[in-house]
Amino acid sequence: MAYAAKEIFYTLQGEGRNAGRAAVFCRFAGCNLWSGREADRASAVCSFCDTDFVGTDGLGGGRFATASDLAQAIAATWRGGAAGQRLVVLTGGEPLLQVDAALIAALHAEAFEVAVETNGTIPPPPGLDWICVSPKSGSTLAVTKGDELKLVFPQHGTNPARFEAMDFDALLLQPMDGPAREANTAAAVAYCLEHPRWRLSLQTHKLLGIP
Ligand SMILES: C[S@@+](CC[C@H](N)C(=O)[O-])C[C@H]1O[C@@H](n2cnc3c(N)ncnc32)[C@H](O)[C@@H]1O
Ligand SMILES: Nc1nc2[nH]cc(C(=O)O)c2c(=O)[nH]1
Ligand code: SF4
Ligand SMILES: [Mg+2]
Repeated sequence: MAYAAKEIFYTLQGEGRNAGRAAVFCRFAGCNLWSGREADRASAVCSFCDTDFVGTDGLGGGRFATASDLAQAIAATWRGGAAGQRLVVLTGGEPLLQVDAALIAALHAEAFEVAVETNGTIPPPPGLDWICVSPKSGSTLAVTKGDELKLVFPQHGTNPARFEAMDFDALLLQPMDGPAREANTAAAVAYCLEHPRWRLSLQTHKLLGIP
């Protein structure tokens, strides 16, 4: 199968339990919860997205005919040397519209640990090494287990408590970026203080000014 990537870049994972770790990010084009067009944002299921995932015109982006072609492009973007703990984060857009067993196998053959950032509406293929699910109000959650659940907070119509019985190793609140970022951060801090199963996830790459 062919793959469409908006961009492929090397940076530090900014969010979640792997924050601070060097990784190649592969941002797949397209999402099932928003078209990516500003004109559609207000009516989208997910309306707070901070990301441009339309097209294949970003740094390192393009169309890749085979899993091996994409894995090689990702490997060529890694700058941590041969001995490093290679990590790739598959994100988007919604990566699980495109990620399949062939791509995971090709990335493992290039010695990558394979992490995914998903909205949780599409069951993942087997073989992923790290699954981060970030549920969206108004969508149906299909993925109820994984390594971390990272809820953008607050979201109208979503009480974090509903995720506590699911099978995630870590529960994280990430303040919603946008015009109310400061108030959302204060609300997330207050929630974590009162509900210690939840930890704060800051978007540290934005604080640092790195991609
Ligand atoms: C752009 S999404 C791509 C992956 C996938 N579609 C998802 O939503 O999980 C990457 C991460 O950014 C988070 N995110 C998106 N917009 C955000 C915002 N305005 N503030 C905080 N986090 C945001 C998402 O919830 C997700 O955890
Ligand atoms: N540094 C950095 N860390 C990230 N973690 C998740 C991201 C995403 O957009 O999926 C992201 C991103 O865009 N940049
Ligand atoms: S599901 Fe993810 S990529 Fe899609 S619009 Fe929401 S935050 Fe953006
Ligand atoms: Mg991002």
